[in-house]
Amino acid sequence: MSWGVRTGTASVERVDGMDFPDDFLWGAATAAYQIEGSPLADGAGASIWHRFCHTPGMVRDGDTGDVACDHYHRWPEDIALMRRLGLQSYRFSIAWGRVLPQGTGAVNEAGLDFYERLVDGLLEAGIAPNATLYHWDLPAALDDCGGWLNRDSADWFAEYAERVFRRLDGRVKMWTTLNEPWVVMDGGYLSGALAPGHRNLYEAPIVAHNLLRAHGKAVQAYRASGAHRIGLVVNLEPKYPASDALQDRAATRRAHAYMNRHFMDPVFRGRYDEVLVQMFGAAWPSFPASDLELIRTPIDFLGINYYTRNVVRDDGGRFPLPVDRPVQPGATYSETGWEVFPQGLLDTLNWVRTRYGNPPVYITENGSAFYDPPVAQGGAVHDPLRMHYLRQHLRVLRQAIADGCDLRGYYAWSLLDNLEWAHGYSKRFGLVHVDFQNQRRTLKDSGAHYARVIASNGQCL
Ligand SMILES: N=[N+]=NCCCCNC(=O)[C@@H]1[C@H]2[C@H](O)[C@@H](O)[C@H](O)[C@@H](CO)[C@@H]12
Repeated sequence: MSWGVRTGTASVERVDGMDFPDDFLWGAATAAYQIEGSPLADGAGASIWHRFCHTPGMVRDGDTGDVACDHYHRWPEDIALMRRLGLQSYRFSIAWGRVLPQGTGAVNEAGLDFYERLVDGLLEAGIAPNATLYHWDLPAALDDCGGWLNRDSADWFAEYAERVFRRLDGRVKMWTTLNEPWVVMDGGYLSGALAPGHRNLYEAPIVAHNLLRAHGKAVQAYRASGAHRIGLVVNLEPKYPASDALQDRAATRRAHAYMNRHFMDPVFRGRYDEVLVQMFGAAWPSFPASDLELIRTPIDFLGINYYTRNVVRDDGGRFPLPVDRPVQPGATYSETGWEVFPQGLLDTLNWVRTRYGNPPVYITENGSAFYDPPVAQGGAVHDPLRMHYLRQHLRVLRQAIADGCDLRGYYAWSLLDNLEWAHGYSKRFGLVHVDFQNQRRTLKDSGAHYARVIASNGQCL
């Protein structure tokens, strides 16, 4: 499906009378290294993000995940916040290094104990746990053995997954193998902006392929013992040509292949996009055909993380991504420089519906970083821009359901202000404000609004 040229913010027709299904799942999401703190506590092994943050110059202001939101200790307080929001589900990630400090071999039972306490606390609060096995924090010990560049990484991941399933499956009934393999590949191995900070055209597709193999092996491990559901979370970003000029449309097709079809095609269609293979050329790795059968092991749902769109202008064919993202007149941009474009979420959902056979979909992340004023007298945080972003994107979901998308739920990113990777603590995505000097949590206006949305099952957006 190719998208026509769109400028400005398209208005989305509200579908009157279209309700969310009664069983639509409303949640919020976080990730271990971004909120937990105590990365080495109780026998945990360091991750590549612990190493990256402690490497001078890698993260803004030298920020680290050493404390973060101190969720490792404050999780009961944070579950109380989730109850106050009325969350029906909570998406979190499990830190591999807490469970297997060296990445393979000896299990750190204290690490599993932490997640067991968290899961039991969620269940007690009537909140369905949704656990992500890998949200970017590879054990540093495995990175010393090549990390995702090593074909053995797929087996390492399956071993880790199996240990976690054994302890938590049944109480956790919704599993995700990987969070955003594209970002792991692009940020960690091409741009170098994210851990482990490589910049290598030949490494990137090898990493992407091993991540997909790891996903497939973990799904197969789950099928051997699991009784519930497992899926994959991808970030999808619709690409629109800056003009109808042939070179802009060609650049858009390359950008679409590189970010969107890169992981979706192998998982759902069992083969890579030819445009992608041509883009990498000599850097494209060889691998046995059986890998593609492993990668396409069927999953139960797809998680889509949606933030923004990308208007693409040809910039002379710099590989792989045309880096020219022309500013859109009249558009709103968040603190991360991402255009607010809710129409892109609708286009993405309909693209997945039509190209990949309408799989069950959850929006597993959607949110925005805008500057938040200090906590006002009386403890309010007024964040109108974030509230508007939330409203606009939730409205789109109604239309997507009306269009026939099998949309099952929505997780706001994020429950808490947290460590925004290389941005440090400078970008706030939370529905709940965190004062990192004293760990005080304050519900923002956007959080209070989201609670009303949940309570009305989306009637009042
Ligand atoms: N250019 N550009 N286009 C946008 C590409 C977005 C890629 N980053 C994400 O999706 C990350 C995802 C991550 O799971 C979470 O851990 C991050 O905190 C959020 C916020 O950054 C998002």
